[in-house]
Amino acid sequence: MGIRAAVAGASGYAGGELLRILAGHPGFEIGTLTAGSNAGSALGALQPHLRSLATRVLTETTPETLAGHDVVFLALPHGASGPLAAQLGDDVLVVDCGADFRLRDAADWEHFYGSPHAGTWPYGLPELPGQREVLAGTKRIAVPGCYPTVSTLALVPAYAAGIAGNDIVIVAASGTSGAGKAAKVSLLGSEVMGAVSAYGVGGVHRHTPEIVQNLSAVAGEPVTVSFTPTLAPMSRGILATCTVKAEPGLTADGLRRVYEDAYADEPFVDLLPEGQWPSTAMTLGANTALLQVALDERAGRIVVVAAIDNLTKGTAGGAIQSTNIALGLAEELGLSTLAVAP
Ligand SMILES: NC(=O)C1=CN([C@@H]2O[C@H](COP(=O)(O)OP(=O)(O)OC[C@H]3O[C@@H](n4cnc5c(N)ncnc54)[C@H](OP(=O)(O)O)[C@@H]3O)[C@@H](O)[C@H]2O)C=CC1
Ligand SMILES: CC(=O)N[C@@H](CCC(=O)OP(=O)(O)O)C(=O)O
Repeated sequence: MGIRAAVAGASGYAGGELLRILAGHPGFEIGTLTAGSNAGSALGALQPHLRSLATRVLTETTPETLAGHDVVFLALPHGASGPLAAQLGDDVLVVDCGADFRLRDAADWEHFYGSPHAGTWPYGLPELPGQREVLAGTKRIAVPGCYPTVSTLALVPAYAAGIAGNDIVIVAASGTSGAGKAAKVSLLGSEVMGAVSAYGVGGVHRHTPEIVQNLSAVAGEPVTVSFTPTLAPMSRGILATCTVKAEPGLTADGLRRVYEDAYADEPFVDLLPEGQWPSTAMTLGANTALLQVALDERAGRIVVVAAIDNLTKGTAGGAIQSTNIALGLAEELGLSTLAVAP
């Protein structure tokens, strides 16, 4: 028998992607699936692409319905995981795709999320220095946000190698699935199609403190981040353009070597060959972050362009990668690096 996994929020985008991956993962047996207002519906009515699970019926999201599993994945709105996780046993691996347990600083949490801080769990980004050791055997995982995943992977090597100064600027375009399934006028097809629009401008997006937290830890001192998200007319994917002041004396060859060395052995981060630039289409449905680097010599800035699928490496794939590590399975088990194209 496999490792028994429940998915809370199975009717949503993150829950659907968790199930798509879990259904093809040799280690797992899929147990209870839950939802909110859609409890009682068949999964096939809400996630018609998940054919093999179409007749499964969604139950209510309670500690009782989620009991009796080895792993519980939470793909619920922010704020819902904290109270629920407190009622799940310490012997169960709880993997939260929401934000509740990502931040270490309670003041940052309260400022950006406007509610009391639930706590801090081991952060599910295995590529961070020392993080695989933190995740091995853990019973709690906070899955990173999608923008922090791509931005952190883009800039960690530069800080780890001491070639980056402060003054980080990140502008990232996301597909609309990043906003979840909730109906909002700004997400109507007629609003989104044919336009790219900025939102959360001016340092107010809640992923800013998470990116600062990750990069400051690697830099060994506080870094400043100006982060601007934009919405692009596509369903999935994030393309992040990340720039930062280069330390004096850095050369283009030296920059490339830093990134080649940093990611040579990472199964899910690829530095593309010179001259090839990442696009979201190149990694759709794959658990891979694609990177390219350049040195803008006139501006004295390092430029890193990075692409992920927000639902795969940016949520569900990343969650299962960290879960594999926590359970002592091979890190790559059940995770594909093959994208869907065109
Ligand atoms: N989309 C993305 O790219 C990413 C999402 N995440 C995180 O994953 C989580 C889920 O996001 P996403 O899938 O996009 O959101 P969706 O809106 O698509 O799905 C939300 C899910 O939560 C359920 N739900 C809503 N309210 C309640 C409630 N009060 N009690 C129980 N269940 C409830 C919904 O059920 P019902 O259908 O019945 O309403 C649905 O299954 C969020 O915390 C998000 O931040 C993280 C990284 C990226
Ligand atoms: C396009 C879009 O709206 N994206 C979402 C980010 C989704 C995500 O990864 O973040 P959380 O897990 O923190 O919700 C946003 O900007 O709020």
